[in-house]
Amino acid sequence: MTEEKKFSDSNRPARKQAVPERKELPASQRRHAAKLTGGSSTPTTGGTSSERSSRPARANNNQNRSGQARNSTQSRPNGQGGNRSNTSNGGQNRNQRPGTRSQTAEGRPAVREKKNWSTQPREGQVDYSKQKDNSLKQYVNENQKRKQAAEAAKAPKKPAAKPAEAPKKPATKPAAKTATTTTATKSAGAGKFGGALASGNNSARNNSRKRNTSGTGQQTPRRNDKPRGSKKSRRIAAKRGPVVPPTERKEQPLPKVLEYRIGMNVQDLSKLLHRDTAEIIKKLFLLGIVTNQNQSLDGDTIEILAADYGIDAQVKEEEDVADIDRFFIDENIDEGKLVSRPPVVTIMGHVDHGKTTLLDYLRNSHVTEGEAGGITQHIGAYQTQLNGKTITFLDTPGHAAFTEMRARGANVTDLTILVVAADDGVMPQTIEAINHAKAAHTPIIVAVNKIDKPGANPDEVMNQLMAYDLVPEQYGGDTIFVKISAKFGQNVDELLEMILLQAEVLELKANPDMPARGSVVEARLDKGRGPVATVLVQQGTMHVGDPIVVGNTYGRVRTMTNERGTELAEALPATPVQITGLNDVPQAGDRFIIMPDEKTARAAGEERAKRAQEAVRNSGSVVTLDTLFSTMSEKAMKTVPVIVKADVQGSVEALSGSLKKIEVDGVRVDIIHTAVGAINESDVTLAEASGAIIIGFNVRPTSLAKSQADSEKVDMRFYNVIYNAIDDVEAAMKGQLEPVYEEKIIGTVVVKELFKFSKVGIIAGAMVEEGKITKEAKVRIIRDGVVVYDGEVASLQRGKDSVNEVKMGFEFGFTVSKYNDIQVDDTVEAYVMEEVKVK
Ligand SMILES: Nc1nc2c(ncn2[C@@H]2O[C@H](COP(=O)(O)OP(=O)(O)OP(=O)(O)O)[C@@H](O)[C@H]2O)c(=O)[nH]1
Repeated sequence: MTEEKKFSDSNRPARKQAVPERKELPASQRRHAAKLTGGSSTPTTGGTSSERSSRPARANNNQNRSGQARNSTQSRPNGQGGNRSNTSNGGQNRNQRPGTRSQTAEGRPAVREKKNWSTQPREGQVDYSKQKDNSLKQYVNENQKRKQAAEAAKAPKKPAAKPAEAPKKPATKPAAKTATTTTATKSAGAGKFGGALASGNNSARNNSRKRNTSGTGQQTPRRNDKPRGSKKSRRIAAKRGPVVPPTERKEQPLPKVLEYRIGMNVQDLSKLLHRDTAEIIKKLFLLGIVTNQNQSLDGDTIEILAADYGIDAQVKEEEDVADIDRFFIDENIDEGKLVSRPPVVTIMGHVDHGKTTLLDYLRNSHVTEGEAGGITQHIGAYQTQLNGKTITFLDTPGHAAFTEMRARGANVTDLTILVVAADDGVMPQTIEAINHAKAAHTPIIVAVNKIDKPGANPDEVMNQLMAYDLVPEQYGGDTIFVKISAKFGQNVDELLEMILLQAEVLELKANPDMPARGSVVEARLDKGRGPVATVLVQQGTMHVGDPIVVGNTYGRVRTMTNERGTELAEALPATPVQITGLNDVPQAGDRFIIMPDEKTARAAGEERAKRAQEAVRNSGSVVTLDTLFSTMSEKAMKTVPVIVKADVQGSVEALSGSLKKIEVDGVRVDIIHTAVGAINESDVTLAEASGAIIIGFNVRPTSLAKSQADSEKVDMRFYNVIYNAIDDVEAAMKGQLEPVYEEKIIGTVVVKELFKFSKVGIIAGAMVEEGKITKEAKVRIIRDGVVVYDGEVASLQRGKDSVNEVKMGFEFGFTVSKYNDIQVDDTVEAYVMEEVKVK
């Protein structure tokens, strides 16, 4: 106690001195601490922080651990944390981390001791401890100032890199060196917090990265540096090569005007607007239009979108490649390049009035020099010469069945020669020819033929024709009449002269300096040469090799010949030529045009074929869901759809014309498609879609078409005599008529008594007075001579048995469907409806 009292006095040793003793560590910990500090295991007991920092063991430690000095406070004037720049340069050897361990060894909390460790500023650093305001803020300001000073020192060196007189290299190198030094200093820990703050090097990740790039620049293999992923994925990655970062899409400005086509989709618009499809879809969604990137948009939607983007929208006018008719408008022809061309003449007239005789005479007597003696071919047109001038004749057939083709021929002609036999006069087809010529606004020259014949009366012909506004010049009119004998060539030259004279009056001109265009005169399928067409060039010049669109087909002009088989390289306006190289057989009267390239020709031809097919399908004659209702509702009119295929165009026209004339009790033939050539799959498909019969004249189906027709049950008929075809179709039409039913009374029954049943109602007990009654029969209930009900038998029974038939003289019971008011003494007429054959 005494001792205690002693110590409690002022003599008592200071508490401070007593602390180390209280905190003295066990021996094992002391040894460990000594190991950490690398010095003596003697416990440090007190002493100032400056003394401790100058301790040899600690000094050595700091030197060896260059940069591990989290605890080294040398560069920490304020004693707030370690010099992280050092940390950044060294590894993290746990065993050598002095922080807590050394503190433990000293028995003092580390933070308190560290405060006093590094108060000594480094070389070149400001000793903030001696400054009035040693706050962090001040440090930052100071540091910034120093940075600025360093940059300012660097700045003047830059111009030195390009002195006019100094060599470039030496001037540049020092500058570069300075820059490197600055960077190195920074990363090495310049500044109060070293480079650690600047480089963000206060994370374990960055530390490890730094370690890997130690002085040598070599990567030190470490546990975590193992290649990632499976072997396979690494192999794939190696093959794929370095990952190329996706190129950023450059934001392009919106167009000033959005030129669009109706039916464009979001994808198309995104290209025009330089915007993502997702953005456009979102925009449309916000505008209340739900769409996807492939859905076609209408004009309004596109305009709304454009308005939302703040730009104008305009429908793009695109030329219709399939529309070849626009090339036939006279406005498209350069008038400055027009030159005279030969007249195109059509010879028309009644049967046997001498058209062919006249044409034959012209063909054989007026041929071009050099071609005389050549074998003439029928190509539907030819040219003849008179006094060096050329006349083109269209050799169109004159039979009534060819009316349509003749009408088309008249449209391409400049002049019509109306042949009228002087011994026969004006006949029906003479009048028809006049009407066609007038409809085509074609001048008529009348050739009164067969004047050599004994009974010929040309004046009578002239008189007759005046009734049709064909008034001879000698009677004050303006129609040229030439009296000829085609058989003997009498006045034929005079006729030709008149033609040339009339052509001069008409001032027929064309531009040969443009791609050719014209019309088909005749076409057929040649076994060896494929589709062959005689075309008349109306404008421009046609060359061999030209890409061509004809009607609904296309091709390239492979060969070009005239009526004498002479191969031509080019054909000028008003020249008829036979061409090959088409993909399909066109129709007489189809227009053709030469295209700039085969691709365009193909596109136009295919599009035209597609549209033609669609037109056929959409036409009222084809039975579709749309037309079915109207056809059914219009029961009075029925049609028999027919497809006509023949070997030559002439047969097609003849057969079609004859079939159209058939009419059986309101049923008529509807020709939905005609073409030259074998029956193909397309014909069968069309027949199946429209329920048509296919009539092949001198043609057969292809093997594929035949098997398709068999499986689709399409009716195909083949003929080589036109009349047989017509008879068969007529018979088929009679079979197609709505069957006619006639009422036939099969028996008479008288009701004798009634039996009432709650479940079945009234059952009439009756007797068959005449004939019979059957379960399928219809019944007419007659009361006092008046029909009170007409219906069907519901049940028929004898006794309790249900029967199908009850004959005369038998009693039976029966009920009438939907009728419960039958009465005793009612007479019941039993009858059936029987089909009657059309005669
Ligand atoms: N005497 C005489 N007979 C002629 C003359 N022209 C034609 N014929 C005869 O008349 C008949 C019919 O002549 P075509 O030339 O075949 O008559 P078409 O108008 O061509 O007849 P289709 O081709 O059937 O329309 C033939 O026998 C010819 O020989 C003529 O000027 N004088």
